[in-house]
Amino acid sequence: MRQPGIGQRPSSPCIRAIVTASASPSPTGTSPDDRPDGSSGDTIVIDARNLTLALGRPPARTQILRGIDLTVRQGESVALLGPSGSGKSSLMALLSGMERPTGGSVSVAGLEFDRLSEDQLAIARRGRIGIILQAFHLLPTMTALENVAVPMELAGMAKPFARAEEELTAVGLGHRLTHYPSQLSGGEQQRVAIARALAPRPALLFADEPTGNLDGATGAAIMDLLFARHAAAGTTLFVITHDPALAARCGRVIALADGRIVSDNAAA
Ligand SMILES: Nc1ncnc2c1ncn2[C@@H]1O[C@H](COP(=O)(O)OP(=O)(O)OP(=O)(O)O)[C@@H](O)[C@H]1O
Repeated sequence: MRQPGIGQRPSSPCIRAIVTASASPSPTGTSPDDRPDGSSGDTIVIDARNLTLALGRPPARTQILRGIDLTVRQGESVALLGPSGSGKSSLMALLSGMERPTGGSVSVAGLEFDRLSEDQLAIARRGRIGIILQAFHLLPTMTALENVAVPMELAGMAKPFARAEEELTAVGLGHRLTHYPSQLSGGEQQRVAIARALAPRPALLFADEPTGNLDGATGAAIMDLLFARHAAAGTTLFVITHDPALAARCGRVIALADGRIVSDNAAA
């Protein structure tokens, strides 16, 4: 996994993660909660055209993504597979708006990223796009409850603390609400980050190996939660994983190699 923003432009993952966890109406103008059956319809939520990414300065400049064309419809669950270094995290960073492509265009959740400034993009992403990274980016001076609630409060969302408590309870941390990150295990911190991403009920959720640091049972419970949200609220899931069992739960599997899509079962 590579941290989004590295080598490309100044980045504050902590702030980005917080901003991402904030809330606003979904791109379709309806709350995800309003979708009765989570059905996908024909709305395209990810539309990437000829995306390229090169990082670093010559002579160490590396071509990481080499022309990615991808459309994902609302309500799909997509697993992104590929060998280490194939560009999975980089692609997710572009699709989630955490990093800018070198070439091509990307439109996600109705937002044409290249038409927006970074600040506009950060605001516009609120509530539309949730991101779960392997690194948690929790604020150390805030409790678990505050880490989940404060972004929603800043976004003017109703009842942020009640909602945060509900989400933390759903990930099995109802008894750790007042703990600070330093008082939580790695797996518990990851679950706080997952609760923070889920709490605003985003229409689209990106997750980079979301269960990588969790034990088998906890990881399975978290995946059940993500897929339950996918089924109930029509949340589009885009998951990077090395886990074949997790990939098998997704309706669509895309494989990346050397910066290119080499297979996509939706294209068959
Ligand atoms: N700042 C940078 N400058 C140059 N190359 C970089 C930079 N960051 C990442 N890379 C390279 O980009 C390639 C793709 O990295 P990325 O993290 O997207 O791969 P990945 O498929 O997610 O890998 P993994 O499964 O190991 O997490 C790697 O070869 C990596 O070395």
